[in-house]
Amino acid sequence: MSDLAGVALLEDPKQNFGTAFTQKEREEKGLIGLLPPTMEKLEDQVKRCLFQLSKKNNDLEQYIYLTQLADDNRTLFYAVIATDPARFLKIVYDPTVGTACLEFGHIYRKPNGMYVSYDQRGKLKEVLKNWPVEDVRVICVSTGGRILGLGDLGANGMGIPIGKLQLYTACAAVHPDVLLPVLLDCGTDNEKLLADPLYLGLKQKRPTTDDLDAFVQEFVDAVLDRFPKCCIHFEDWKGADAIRLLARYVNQISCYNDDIQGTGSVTVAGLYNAMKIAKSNLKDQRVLFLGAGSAGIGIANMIVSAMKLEGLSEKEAQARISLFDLNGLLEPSRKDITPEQQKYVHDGEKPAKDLSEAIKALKPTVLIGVSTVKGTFTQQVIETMTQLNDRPVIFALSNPTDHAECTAEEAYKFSQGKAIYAAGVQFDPVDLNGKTLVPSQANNFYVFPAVGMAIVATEAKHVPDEIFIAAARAVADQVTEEQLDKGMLFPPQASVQATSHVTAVKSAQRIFELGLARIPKPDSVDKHVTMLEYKAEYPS
Ligand SMILES: NC(=O)C1=CN([C@@H]2O[C@H](COP(=O)(O)OP(=O)(O)OC[C@H]3O[C@@H](n4cnc5c(N)ncnc54)[C@H](O)[C@@H]3O)[C@@H](O)[C@H]2O)C=CC1
Ligand SMILES: CC(=O)C(=O)O
Ligand SMILES: [Mg+2]
Repeated sequence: MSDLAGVALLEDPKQNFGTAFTQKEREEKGLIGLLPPTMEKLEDQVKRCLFQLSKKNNDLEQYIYLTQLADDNRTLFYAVIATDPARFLKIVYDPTVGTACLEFGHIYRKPNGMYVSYDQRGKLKEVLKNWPVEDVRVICVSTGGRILGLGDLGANGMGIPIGKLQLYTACAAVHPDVLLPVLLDCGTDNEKLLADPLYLGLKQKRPTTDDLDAFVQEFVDAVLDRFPKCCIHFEDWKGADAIRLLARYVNQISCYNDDIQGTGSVTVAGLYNAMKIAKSNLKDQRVLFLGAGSAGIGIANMIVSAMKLEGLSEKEAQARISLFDLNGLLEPSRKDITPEQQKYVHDGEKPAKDLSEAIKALKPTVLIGVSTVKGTFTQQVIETMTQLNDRPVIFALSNPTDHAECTAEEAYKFSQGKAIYAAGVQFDPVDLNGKTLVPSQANNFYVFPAVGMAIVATEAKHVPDEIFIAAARAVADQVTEEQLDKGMLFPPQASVQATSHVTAVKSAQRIFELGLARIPKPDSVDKHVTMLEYKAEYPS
């Protein structure tokens, strides 16, 4: 039982049970008179929270309420989310977390993690000592450099590490004590935020790439010093920083980048099932991306890995993928191609500035939007894909909702219901010609919480793409024939906890197979993961 007593106990979100403290606990812990006399169960408290949530006028208000609840009583917070994951994922996470990040300095209540800022460089080991937990196993860290499709939000980006790690627990039951959200505050180039008197981050422009990299190196060293078993999960960095730093660290330390590897994994999972619906094979697809940043490159690389498993050589797989960005098709005459993009630039390709023209020339079967820009999959783009394919695969993955390249309604309407469609957010079903079409949500939340659990359960020393391929397969294989018949590419969100458990076990098994675990393999990986799972319950 807790060492805390009285008001201090009620103010500790990990140990506060509020009205659920028993008479005995109230007497022993000096709580008599500090609580109303009625003693409740967790279920009663959940009912009250759901009632209070029903009175909130909009999703941001619900987000603020739930944030406050997590600060008051952590068990109750996770118990409320567990009542209806499909309803609450979109509140604590994408898309509402996007609105929360835009408003972060205005709605801020408590830090809920660490703010490691550029002006503390040279002292980061000291700074990390201030975190009260000794054995942190995953840090989710962002610079706020590219928050969803909202651009540079600086320290306002802290909503993302907080929300991502809440999903580790809500989806994959990773114990919240071992998770630490970090905002690596290197300033911001967002003038609106710099001028906002309520902005909470460093009020300065971002450093040069070399200075950023030196700061990141100091951060990595400090993390390893303070938390030797910790995995660093990079999230929502500026695309070029994300790609460069993952390449530097992926084989060096325990780390992964969710926008690159997690997004690659969930997209491959969606494609595996799209192939079942289209009655085709991944290795036979031609894939065109709109957007060639961290998500585009991450997905392209993961598709190459998946195509290789179906028998193609690396070169053959790369030849099936093309990228189109702000400056048009990535082709040989372009002078701004980065090394990571180069393998998707093919001899003989001609410049193209118009996406529909590029589609006519390249004849893709799969079109993936990771451009951050709403409306870029125009009627003409969707119609061209539909003229070329019986079942065009169209994934509009940019977040939040009003950044999706096209809505579900547009995809179905302009393809006469033929598109196999997924978006980064959950769009509502669409009625078309007497049929109800159910769009899928291709969002990395199907993968990163489960991989996070696998990392914690195995103490993985590295987190290479092979683990994310195993996770993709695990997610895809959990969609039943019946669900595929309805057009569902992913398992239902209502059962995200069960899905994440299976995905975590398969990912952990792969970590053991690859020899990347820092613990001996248990007799049953499933039981080992189950034993680690956090339960949103009060101790009996
Ligand atoms: N559904 C999911 O699970 C995920 C979705 N995403 C989304 O993907 C988007 C991109 O993320 P990153 O690749 O990390 O960003 P990034 O900034 O690294 O890349 C953006 C790319 O889009 C291109 N672009 C920008 N405007 C364009 C336009 N008008 N037309 C064509 N291309 C354009 C840029 O040239 C760049 O290549 C974001 O909106 C993010 O929310 C990212 C990760 C996961
Ligand atoms: C979902 C996600 O990670 C993103 O949009 O950046
Ligand atoms: Mg992200």
